Amino acid sequence: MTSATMDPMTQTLTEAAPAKINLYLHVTGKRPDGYHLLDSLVVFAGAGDTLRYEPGPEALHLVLAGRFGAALSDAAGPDNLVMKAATALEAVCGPEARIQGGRLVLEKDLPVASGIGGGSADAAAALRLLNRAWSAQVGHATLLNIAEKLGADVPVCLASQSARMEGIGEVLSAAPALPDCGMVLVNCGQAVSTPDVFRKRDGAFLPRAALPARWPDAATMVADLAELDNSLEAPACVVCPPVQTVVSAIAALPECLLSRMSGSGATCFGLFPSVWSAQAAAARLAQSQPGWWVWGGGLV
Ligand SMILES: C[C@](O)(CO)[C@H](O)COP(=O)(O)OP(=O)(O)OC[C@H]1O[C@@H](n2ccc(N)nc2=O)[C@H](O)[C@@H]1O
Ligand SMILES: Nc1ncnc2c1ncn2[C@@H]1O[C@H](COP(=O)(O)OP(=O)(O)OP(=O)(O)O)[C@@H](O)[C@H]1O
Repeated sequence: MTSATMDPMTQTLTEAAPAKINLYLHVTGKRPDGYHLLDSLVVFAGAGDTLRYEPGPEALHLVLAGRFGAALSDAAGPDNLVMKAATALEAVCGPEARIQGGRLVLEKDLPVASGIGGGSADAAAALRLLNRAWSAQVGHATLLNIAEKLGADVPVCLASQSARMEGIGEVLSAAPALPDCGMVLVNCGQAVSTPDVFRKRDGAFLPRAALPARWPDAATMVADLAELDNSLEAPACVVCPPVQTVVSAIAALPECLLSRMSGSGATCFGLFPSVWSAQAAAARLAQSQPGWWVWGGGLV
């Protein structure tokens, strides 16, 4: 390969934007500004969107593609989290950065407004991608600072590695070492608004969970997770009743170890003893529920 094709200013660059899954999510309190304090174990699945950058002379713009691109077709403008991330990054770049225009192509393969942080993952992917493409060399702390302002889920999506998430999403620490396991993701097709679900939540706050440093196997992890909860699952069922049907359908699949909703919904996940058993279960469910979005595979 010649040095010209290696130049990030001319090269097409691609970044994965993996789905974020909350294995448990405890709302532990509420801040005076209305934001909720959380304790959550976040992992990333093999499912995700893909962001591609094709540098060019035209002003930077976004093109939407993929299965769910049409669901966002009104949102390819400056309000899209990808473009917000690009604008915020440009604002902090030093004079040595080589800011360039061109096309960002978002392959939107995750359902929109679905509790698996698609928009947050896209924003984080845009920060990583353009920081590289523009040779901006903005440090991790500055990227994190931008991420926090873009949304509560964007900081954890920046590294896209499993993490414990606290505060309103900005306090990140190491997750327990995870065992090999498989995951199924299922969405019934109804978009769910995160603020609506937080607003519907009532009842007691849940405590911060006690987690081990590692889980030796999937059965041990599931035994611990079964003692924990997603505080937003009950309010999400009010906003979107099919969530309960989806959780039950996943739980009924062969070898399913645990079934629960992710984030503010409506996507639900199942944990399985292996990637293979998750893929087999997903294929079975996709056949019986052709209207649902179903994915099976492993964690990142
Ligand atoms: C539910 C989670 O997905 C769990 O990972 C996140 O906390 C939500 O992250 P997000 O979608 O990036 O959320 P944001 O876009 O920052 O906030 C959307 C809205 O959700 C509510 N919100 C969000 C995060 C939080 N810790 N407390 C809240 O009350 C607020 O009403 C806020 O206006
Ligand atoms: N690139 C994007 N992808 C998805 N949604 C976006 C994007 N940019 C802006 N949005 C808007 O953000 C809102 C939330 O979308 P997203 O898919 O991130 O929700 P979510 O999966 O519920 O996220 P979370 O789990 O972080 O609450 C949508 O209503 C959508 O219109």
